[in-house]
Amino acid sequence: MPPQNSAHAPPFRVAMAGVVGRLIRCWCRRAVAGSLKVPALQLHVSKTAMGASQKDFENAMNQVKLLKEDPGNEVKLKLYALYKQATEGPCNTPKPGVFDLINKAKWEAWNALGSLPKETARQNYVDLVSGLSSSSDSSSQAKPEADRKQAEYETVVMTSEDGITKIMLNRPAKKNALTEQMYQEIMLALEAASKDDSTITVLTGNGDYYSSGNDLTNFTNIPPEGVEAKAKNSAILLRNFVGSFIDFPKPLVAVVNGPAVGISVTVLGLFDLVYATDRATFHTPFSHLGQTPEGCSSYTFPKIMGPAKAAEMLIFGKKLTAGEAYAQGLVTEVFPDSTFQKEVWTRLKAYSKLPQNALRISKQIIRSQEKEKLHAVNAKESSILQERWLSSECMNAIMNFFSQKAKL
Ligand SMILES: CCCC/C=C/CC(=O)SCCNC(=O)CCNC(=O)[C@H](O)C(C)(C)COP(=O)(O)OP(=O)(O)OC[C@H]1O[C@@H](n2cnc3c(N)ncnc32)[C@H](O)[C@@H]1OP(=O)(O)O
Repeated sequence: MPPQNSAHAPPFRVAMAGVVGRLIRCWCRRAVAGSLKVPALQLHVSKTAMGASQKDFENAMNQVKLLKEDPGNEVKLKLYALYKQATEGPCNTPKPGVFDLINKAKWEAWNALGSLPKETARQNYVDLVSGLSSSSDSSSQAKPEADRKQAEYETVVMTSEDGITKIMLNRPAKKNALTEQMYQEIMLALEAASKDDSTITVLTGNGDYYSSGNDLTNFTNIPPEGVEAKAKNSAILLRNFVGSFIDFPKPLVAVVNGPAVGISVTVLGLFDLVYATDRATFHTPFSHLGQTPEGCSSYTFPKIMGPAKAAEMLIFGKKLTAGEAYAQGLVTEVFPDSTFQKEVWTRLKAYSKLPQNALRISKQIIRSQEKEKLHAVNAKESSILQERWLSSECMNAIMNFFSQKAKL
């Protein structure tokens, strides 16, 4: 790599890379395959097979034109090089000048094949196209797989469209209160979303609430091993749940479609964007429940909104309006409820078209600055809560919630 002495060198390189990319895209449209669309692929190019006929080669050239997704510049250059090698043999033209970017890139790809025999180049071209076609097919078959996975979730709905995977909490009659099953399913859904080919992952709620937080019946369902075991298992669940937000590798967006309570508020500090309807409220009534902050909020909230405002929320349980949450930095943007869904999804669809790897890597750079710290905070908060759940303050608060309901 050339030395980067000039302060302008990196932007220049970025700009030049953009120019090269545009030129190669343009060239590929004209010279190779029309409009190519294939995601990042693992290519297995045979170096030994020699059996491709001229007919196979021509079929492969036609197949390239039918690919559904863009294979990327690197693959397009490889296709070009193999085509030239298969039809003309080793590179036999002078190297283009340094400013002739597109022809230089093509020449280098072709020249890199050295003395590869024409027959091998032809076979490798056929193999490469066949790999692209099967990957393209399998990516277009992703939907049935997603549907199969969906059948495994009972409390969330997971869908993928337009580069966005949406995980929707789906207990509207219970205000999307989070049962133990739901924590598990959200973690599974996040895991699946982290590996799928979407660019952005969204968490939202079905119905009038985003989520009313931890389902308080989680604490009433005591196993035969006793309350200590229950508290211990709940702390492990909590730690794992929050951990999956800390470690989530792609841009994560909360579409807060209504009021949010407890843990559904605290983990917002771990999202990359938080869009809220103006109907949303943000409430962490931990002290009222004899509990303490979780979701890394004891660390993220003072950082986001300053210690005074964080204390008002986390210690004294002040409920924020969407406007207040925006003013305090917890929410990225507030939208009128009447246009919320339309505006948010339009915005997200545009964002999902940005270069996927750049988004993911940028998120990871930001997160890496404090990942260890977040995990340490999560562990501490979970362990403190394990104790709190055994306290009479907490037990009384939960009994009050259910006895008030019973009186109604
Ligand atoms: C692994 C463990 C991690 C633990 C960490 C998390 C900490 C927290 O999340 S603390 C926050 C806990 N949440 C709450 O305290 C909220 C409790 N719920 C309410 O205060 C009200 O239900 C709410 C203000 C959200 C909505 O009030 P309403 O509009 O009046 O609706 P209803 O109360 O009639 O609710 C409808 C239906 O849903 C049930 N519901 C709602 N939220 C919860 C909940 N969090 N837990 C259990 N059940 C909940 C409510 O009881 C009603 O049920 P039915 O009466 O059977 O219809």
